[in-house]
Amino acid sequence: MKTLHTHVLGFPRIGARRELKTALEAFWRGELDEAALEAAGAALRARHWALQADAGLELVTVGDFAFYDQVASHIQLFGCEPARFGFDEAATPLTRYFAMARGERGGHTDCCAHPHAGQHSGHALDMTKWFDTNYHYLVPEFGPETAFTLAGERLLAEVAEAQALGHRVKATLIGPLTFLWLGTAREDGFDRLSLLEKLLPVYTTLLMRLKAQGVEWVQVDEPILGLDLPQEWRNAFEIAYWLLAQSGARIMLATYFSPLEENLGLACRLPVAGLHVDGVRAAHELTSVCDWLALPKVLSVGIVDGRNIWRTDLDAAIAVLKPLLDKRGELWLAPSCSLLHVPLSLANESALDPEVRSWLAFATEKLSELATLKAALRGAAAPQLVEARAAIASRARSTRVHSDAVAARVQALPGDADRRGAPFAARQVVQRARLRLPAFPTTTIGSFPQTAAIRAARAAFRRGALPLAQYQNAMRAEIAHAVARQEAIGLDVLVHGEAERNDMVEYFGEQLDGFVFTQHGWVQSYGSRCVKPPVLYGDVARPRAMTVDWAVHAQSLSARPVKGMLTGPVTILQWSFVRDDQPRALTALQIALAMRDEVADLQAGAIGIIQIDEPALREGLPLRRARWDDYLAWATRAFRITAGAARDDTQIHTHMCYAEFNDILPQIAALDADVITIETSRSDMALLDGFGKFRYPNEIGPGVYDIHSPAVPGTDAIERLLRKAAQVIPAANLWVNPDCGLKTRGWAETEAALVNMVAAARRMRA
Ligand SMILES: Nc1nc2c(c(=O)[nH]1)N[C@@H](CNc1ccc(C(=O)N[C@@H](CCC(=O)N[C@@H](CCC(=O)N[C@@H](CCC(=O)O)C(=O)O)C(=O)O)C(=O)O)cc1)CN2
Ligand code: MET
Ligand SMILES: [Zn+2]
Repeated sequence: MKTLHTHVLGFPRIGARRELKTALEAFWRGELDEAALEAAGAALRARHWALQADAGLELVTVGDFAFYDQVASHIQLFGCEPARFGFDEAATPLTRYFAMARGERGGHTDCCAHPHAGQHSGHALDMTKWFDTNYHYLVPEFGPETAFTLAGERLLAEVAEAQALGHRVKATLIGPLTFLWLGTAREDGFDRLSLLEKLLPVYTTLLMRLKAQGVEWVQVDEPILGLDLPQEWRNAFEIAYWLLAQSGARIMLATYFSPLEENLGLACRLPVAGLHVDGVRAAHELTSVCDWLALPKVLSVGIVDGRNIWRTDLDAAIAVLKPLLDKRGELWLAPSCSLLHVPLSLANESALDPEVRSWLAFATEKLSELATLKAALRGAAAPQLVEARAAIASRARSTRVHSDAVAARVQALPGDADRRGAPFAARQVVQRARLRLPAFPTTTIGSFPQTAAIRAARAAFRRGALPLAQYQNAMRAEIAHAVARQEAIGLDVLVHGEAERNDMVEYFGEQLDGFVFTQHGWVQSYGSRCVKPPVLYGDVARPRAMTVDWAVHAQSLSARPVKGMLTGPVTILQWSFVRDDQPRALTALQIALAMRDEVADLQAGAIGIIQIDEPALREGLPLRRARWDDYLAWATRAFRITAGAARDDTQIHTHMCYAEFNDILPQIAALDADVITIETSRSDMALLDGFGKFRYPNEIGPGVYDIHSPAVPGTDAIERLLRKAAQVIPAANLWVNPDCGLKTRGWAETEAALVNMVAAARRMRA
């Protein structure tokens, strides 16, 4: 008799109507007490476990819920809150949790997810990308003094909660090595791995407690097994898991996002009861894993894509799974990774194009796919299989996916489409003659505060309560307001402020052919902040200009140059759900061509400076270094094709707000943007050193203040950073700007900060 089980590695927690966001923000405003927030969390967990049980999952997953972030929850679970917070006895766990997440003053409401290090001892934990996703986790801080204790009872309480609801439980934990890997050393030279010895006993105690509480399996996530690991870290796995095995708990070791490659043998050898592998991104490894993973260890196959929203081709999945099942006699079926990265359900997507909708599966629909696969593999009748087959066939033969015009354009693309006319040095001369900017020109990154009034107007427009013309007038008034305030502040290069954009990526997705967008397809980005990634299903084309009217309106209001503002092809690709039926490189190229036309139209509209944001260029880097070159080649080419429509006297800016540029400086230089603005204030300009050493040839605007904090930077502090920057970058190439856009800030602090920024630039000129 063959054994088949279905499970999930994790489930979305924000709620169908973003109930968690609503509750959290009300709590932070002081309108909800702890008990009410806890009740909101419990209600969401109960609902999400019920969905799992209803889909026939024998074990529900407990431990994937978090009020802000699962890594932060582990910091509390293991009692390693950084001492710098100086928490006193009276602080409740929840108060301490949100202090770590948002800073003691609670200002972490950023757009680009970075902290305000060095400002005060209670500043929030650093936030950074979770592997190659758009989810951000809070970075644990480790030092020689770090101690671990089993401090949090929350996980054990949630287990009891699920059991009381009648569920059998699989608990989930981040593994000890991944937890240490994700952290940062408080001081240079400290080796996080040296903490393993202190950490393991706490894991063992926890595993024993979970077992005693009747938890049948514990899923322990070690996604770092898909990275290029230093040898010491690889070695540590054997010792660590040998020790954890002494707990007697049944461990399902979970890997995802990346092939195991040289760690495949190691992962299969570890003394655990089961191994989960990513059957989507590491499909080619399934046969080896099946051979290497000795029975009676359980193999869990992540056969349903947890990172994308397409229906699974169930026939293809069955063809993969059947031989594995025949060989092993037992198989667990799961999504490839936690479903945190996809929206909750299609159920409320009434406005979605019905044909495209039939091609999709969000988290809840993925649960049904698992059930159908299980039934089909057991040889039971699976009527859903028929419907699924029809949807897959409809997508495969749809004429809407392919456009001859787009294909022809890609085909006919000249080899030099990714080249500007003249080299940078020559462009710089004509741009300076045209723009006549002072030294240390001041500018901002694009967005100004997205006020409650702006969002309310857009919500009313969407509801049908505000006619299009009135909505557009309201946005034009917001733009006029932003332009007037920038002139008053004395900025040199203005922006229109992006009032009309719900999100920098969704906004373009809504206007391009080849995309559909959801009404409720929210995915958590960090804390209570969510994005609604557009769905890119077909060939991309631009039916009409998207930003020109707004930009021209803004430019008509000022004699100073107004920057046109676009999102680059790599970021649109990276922050959308994209088609899986052609290489990402080709999809990026199609987006690049559409955005290229927008560059041309802005230029024709007399916009002299155009910024093409690429904050996700770094995030898109493959997790394995061996794949970097290929990615960087097509990604940077896509950017250059977009920018390539610009004349020599049109100044192209780009913006990136995530750190660790040093690995890819040659490729950043190869973008050949005339000006790049980057986030540097948090690192006290240290990030700029790489650009200096590399002799970065073009102009640079290193961010001079952190936009994630409402704190207003002083003129002296800004001037100090500028002087520091001028030591590594030729002063003639320096711009003055904040770290990132200002959409999550309020006007009062924005205005005060920019006034000081302009003052600092004037001092530099003098
Ligand atoms: N896609 C993307 N990824 C990114 C970033 C980014 O800017 N975009 N920045 C980095 C950090 N990530 C971030 C992700 C989200 C937000 C953010 O602020 N999200 C907003 C939603 C933005 C949005 O889509 N707004 C819509 C919908 C707003 C909304 O919720 N409206 C209410 C009604 C509001 C009202 O009546 O006042 C509703 O529909 O219920 C709009 O403005 O139109 C939020 O969660 O609150 C910020 C940073 C990295 N990744
Ligand atoms: N132009 C965008 C803005 O200012 C760039 C944001 S990068 C995440 O908001
Ligand atoms: Zn940014």
